[in-house]
Amino acid sequence: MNTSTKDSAPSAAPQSLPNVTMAVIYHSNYGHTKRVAEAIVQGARTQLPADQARAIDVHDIDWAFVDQADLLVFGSAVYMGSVTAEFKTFMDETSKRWYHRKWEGKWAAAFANSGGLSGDKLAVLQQISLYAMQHGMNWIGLPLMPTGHEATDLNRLSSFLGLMTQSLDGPPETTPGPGDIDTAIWFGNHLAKTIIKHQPADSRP
Ligand SMILES: Cc1cc2nc3c(=O)[nH]c(=O)nc-3n(C[C@H](O)[C@H](O)[C@H](O)COP(=O)(O)O)c2cc1C
Repeated sequence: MNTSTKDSAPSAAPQSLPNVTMAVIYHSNYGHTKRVAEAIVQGARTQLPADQARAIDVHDIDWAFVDQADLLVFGSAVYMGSVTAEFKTFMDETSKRWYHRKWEGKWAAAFANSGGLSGDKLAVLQQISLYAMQHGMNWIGLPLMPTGHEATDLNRLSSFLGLMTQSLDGPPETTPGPGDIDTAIWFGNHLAKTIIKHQPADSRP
């Protein structure tokens, strides 16, 4: 083993990194909800190493990563005032985990993207929060006062249960707009800071 100061100094840094992980599980048909999921991860990665905050498509779930994660963030496009059928299939696939209380005590949060300004996104956040409560999880909301209601404003849709974003008919690179994406980044940063703050003492670095 090389014990020189020069070589050992960098390896000391990871020791002080937070020992918590989060998965952002989403369903997106056309990429807009995926864009929001990635912005949440971007915000989380200002607090956590990249491999400790990941966006996960419902069609390609890494169950091992999800089961060990401290926080699960659930996000869906809104279809007819509900999560999409694909997201509901994911929810139903977790019924054995619900029965065995596998996720009890984990943190949970949610986001919803849709075309309408309201679009009944609240119904989706409520649906997901009830799902998280069924699992015995602990909810984290979006404690961010709106800066206004223009396209560049933070939390412009004034949602506190979770994150709401709105996409128009356009490429995911341009819609949801800058305020919604910045709010998603803020949310990811806030979520990561929350789970770091409440990290169990026995897993602290
Ligand atoms: C079948 C269907 C139902 C929809 N229902 C709603 C709705 O209830 N409210 C709304 O605002 N938008 C609704 N939309 C628009 C979608 O929410 C929007 O296209 C979606 O969020 C885009 O996200 P994605 O690119 O991640 O798929 C609906 C779209 C489809 C195809």
